[in-house]
Amino acid sequence: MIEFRAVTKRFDDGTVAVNQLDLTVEAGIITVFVGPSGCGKTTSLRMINRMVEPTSGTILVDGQDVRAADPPRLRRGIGYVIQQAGLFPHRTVLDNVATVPLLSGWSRGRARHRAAELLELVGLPAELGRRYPAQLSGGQQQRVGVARALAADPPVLLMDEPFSAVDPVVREGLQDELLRLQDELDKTIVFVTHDIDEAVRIGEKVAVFREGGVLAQYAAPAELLARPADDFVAGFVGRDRGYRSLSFVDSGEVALDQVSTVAIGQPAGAPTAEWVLVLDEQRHPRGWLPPRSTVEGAVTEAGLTPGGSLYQAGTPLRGALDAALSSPSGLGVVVDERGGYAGVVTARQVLDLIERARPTATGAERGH
Ligand SMILES: Nc1ncnc2c1ncn2[C@@H]1O[C@H](COP(=O)(O)OP(=O)(O)OP(=O)(O)O)[C@@H](O)[C@H]1O
Repeated sequence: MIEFRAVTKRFDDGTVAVNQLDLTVEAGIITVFVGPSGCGKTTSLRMINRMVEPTSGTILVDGQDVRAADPPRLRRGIGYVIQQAGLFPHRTVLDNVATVPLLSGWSRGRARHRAAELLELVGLPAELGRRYPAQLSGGQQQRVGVARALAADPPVLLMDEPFSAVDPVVREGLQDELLRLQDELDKTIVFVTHDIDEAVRIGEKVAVFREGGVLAQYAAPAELLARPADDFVAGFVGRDRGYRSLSFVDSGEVALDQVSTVAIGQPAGAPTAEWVLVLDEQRHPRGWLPPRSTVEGAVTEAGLTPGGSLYQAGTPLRGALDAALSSPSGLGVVVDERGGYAGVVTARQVLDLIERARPTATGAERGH
């Protein structure tokens, strides 16, 4: 647990970067600091490992005032990952990762063995260990940065915009990877970003900062999207927040409807007034036959109307709504864990579910 108690940072030129910050970062989860540029996120993060000293106030890590700790020793117990990884260019990838264990007095052999394990943990092939950082892609460099920060197995990990220098697809992969790692490791992670989508995707708790280093709201992502504390937070979380908040609404039991289906290679039968869903041998959806389609002989993949996104039962409702909206028939196709056809759902059904899930007094009056 990391506690900020009335922490203020005023730089020598008078800039107040952080203003009376009171915040408790819970142990074992990812907490994100988010906000527009210059609102004091990085300064707050760097005060945790004493790269910046507060002007006033106290920071406690697991109940210990960080001022009582020797800074190099403190930093060895707190992993730190920065934008563009900050790797040492003249050391191999393996030696980059082994740096902190070596500094902590491990033998070279043991430190390298640990480094190799960590490369595997972050999903990098062992042979990359012999390369130099410049010989890796941006995404790979970030993974090395994460591996290096984890090397001494610190309970706390500080990550300052670690994924902002890579393209959106790689970034999403790295976010997934971090969530997977965190599932295994249960570290206390403080993650700084200016990207609200990244914040609500990876944070279990999100602290929104505003200009002048003031904490505007501190809440779980679903709460932030559903109930922004003020206009600043509402503006910052953005216009699609209602839709995006569906990412956090579990579908529970969606009542599925069924449609007519036909398997590839089978005759389509007589034309009907309904959309017909075409499945392959494993019952994976392949596309649609529009109403009144006439197919000579067996159905093939060639003439099908492409389907929309697929919704896996039990995952958040955003996917169900998207499946319905993107489907040419207006029927969102629901699949099971193996991707096999399970049923269909309409946007109307999804919206009804959302309404029912809404925890309001009105809901109670309606007898839900
Ligand atoms: N060494 C310094 N001296 C003077 N002012 C500083 C110093 N470091 C940061 N600041 C100022 O403190 C404020 C907060 O900076 P900080 O880097 O913490 O913001 P941030 O929210 O992390 O921004 P960004 O998203 O742009 O990195 C800014 O106005 C910045 O210019």
